Amino acid sequence: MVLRMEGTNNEEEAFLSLKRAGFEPEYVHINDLARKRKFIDDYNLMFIPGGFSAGDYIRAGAIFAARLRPFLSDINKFIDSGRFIIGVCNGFQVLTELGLFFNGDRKIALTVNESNRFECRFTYIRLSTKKVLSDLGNRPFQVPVAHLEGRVYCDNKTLDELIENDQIIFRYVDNNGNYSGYPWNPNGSIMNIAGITNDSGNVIGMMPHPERVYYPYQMSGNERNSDKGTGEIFFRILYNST
Ligand SMILES: NC(=O)CC[C@H](N)C(=O)O
Repeated sequence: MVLRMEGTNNEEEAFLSLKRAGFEPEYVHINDLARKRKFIDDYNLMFIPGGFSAGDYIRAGAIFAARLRPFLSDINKFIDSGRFIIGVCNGFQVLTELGLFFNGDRKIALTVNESNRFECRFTYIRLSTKKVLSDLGNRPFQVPVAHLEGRVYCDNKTLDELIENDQIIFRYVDNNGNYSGYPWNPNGSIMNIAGITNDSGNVIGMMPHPERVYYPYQMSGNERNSDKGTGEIFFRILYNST
């Protein structure tokens, strides 16, 4: 399912990417859940797309998360059964607000970019975990970001925990694959973190948007001549993991 509410704006790219990779996606509006027209348990994967849900009021993702909180036990059941929840950008913010990376504990924050600007451009990321999506290998992938509140922030104890449990899924790199500062790290995230998982690896949150680069012609520079877009590679590997 691709979960929507007022202000999500990346659902169509997400829907089409999932479909092209082999999934049979369906849109589910938060009101479908609230009015018991659709049920979380009926789906195999939950994708929370990017956007400006509830206009980013309070904090990006905070209101979407509050609307999801009544379904927390269904969501936890979903996670415990090993099914994937993917949150991209605003979706990552929602998962963070719900504390789903730490069994309900909100140990990290996604705060305003260090540049104090909305960063909307291409970045490069590299897989950092061995837990999940290992077929991506070690190379840098070009993928766009578009956010104001994408800077992963946490205390040292939490950072140690993330490292120890191998929960850092993606880190920003430069185009040669080296960890570098701004502008390669677009938001000033601690340790160049672009995405994290829960301990089991089936809750994935990431700021960059693979669904916006399914095809090479959606990429930038030489990458337009690639065989496949970052999105196709990402979503096919995700499909094979389910
Ligand atoms: N592309 C997005 O999902 C943007 C997320 C959020 N609205 C932000 O600016 O931080």
